[in-house]
Amino acid sequence: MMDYSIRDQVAVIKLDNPPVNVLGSAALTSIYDGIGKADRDPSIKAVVICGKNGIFCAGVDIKELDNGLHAPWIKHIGDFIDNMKKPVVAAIEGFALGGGLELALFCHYRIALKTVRVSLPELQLGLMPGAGGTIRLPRAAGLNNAFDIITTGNRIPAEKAAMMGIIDQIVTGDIIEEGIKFVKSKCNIDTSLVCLRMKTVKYSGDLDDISEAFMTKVKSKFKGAIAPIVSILEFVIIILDLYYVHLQSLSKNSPTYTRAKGTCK
Ligand SMILES: CC/C=C\CC(=O)SCCNC(=O)CCNC(=O)[C@H](O)C(C)(C)COP(=O)(O)OP(=O)(O)OC[C@H]1O[C@@H](n2cnc3c(N)ncnc32)[C@H](O)[C@@H]1OP(=O)(O)O
Repeated sequence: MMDYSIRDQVAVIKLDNPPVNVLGSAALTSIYDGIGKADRDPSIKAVVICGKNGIFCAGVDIKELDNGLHAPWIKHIGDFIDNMKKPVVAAIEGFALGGGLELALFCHYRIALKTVRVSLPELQLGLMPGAGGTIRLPRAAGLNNAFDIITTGNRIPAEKAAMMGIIDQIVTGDIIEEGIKFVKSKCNIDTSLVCLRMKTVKYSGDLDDISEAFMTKVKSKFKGAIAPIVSILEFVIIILDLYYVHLQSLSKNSPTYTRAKGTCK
């Protein structure tokens, strides 16, 4: 499910679940174990996560979702990387979709080939990007871009993703070599400063206006299937509302506050 190798004091964790490196229980366990191993090894200074078969990752294994994925759930990998002092880079080729993009967003950095496409197609599948996509994407790309990506499921080309802040660097050549080179240059950086979860969300305008505008757009797009989409979006909005950061400071009469409180009963 995963190749673990060491190159020049860098651990290279290569997903190997052909044909498209989906994240089932076994793959998630091997990534979790690989990251733990790299973290514990004092000779390792940094980590590259990449994929075999010309693709980073097509997301969570949809077939396993029906039966329930077993621990460690993908989110545990994010929690672990958030606390790592060694820098971790996602070296992306092909696609990073759904849980694959969320895995990349767990990393401190993301580099990609120009041909890469990234997306969060969960909403189109009746799921929500519950493996950190709602938390980390707005922190990387800003609120408006994140809403667009989450609600449309569009595949974003690497250069556009770089302009949004999702990708840190577009590279050419061998993605693993580039990953190693990139992450070695980050070994002296305090990883807490680049951990997406620690960042605040950038947005301009009024949060309630933004939320209402997106809700209106989604309601009109998903004609006839409003209820599930709205309930997912309500939850997304609560998270994007910077629930932990801003809820206390919102006016008690604001629609955002009322919606957030109502859903948290
Ligand atoms: C809390 C929730 C957190 C996360 C949720 C998710 O991650 S949901 C999954 C989101 N990902 C997707 O929707 C991606 C779906 N896949 C694709 O769009 C294409 O497969 C892809 C990656 C662009 C590759 O296309 P290509 O044409 O090269 O291959 P093909 O579509 O024929 O796929 C090859 C086989 O892989 C199977 N497969 C693809 N993605 C998944 C997946 N996410 N889970 C399970 N299986 C997947 C596909 O069914 C093919 O299988 P086969 O038996 O050969 O027909």
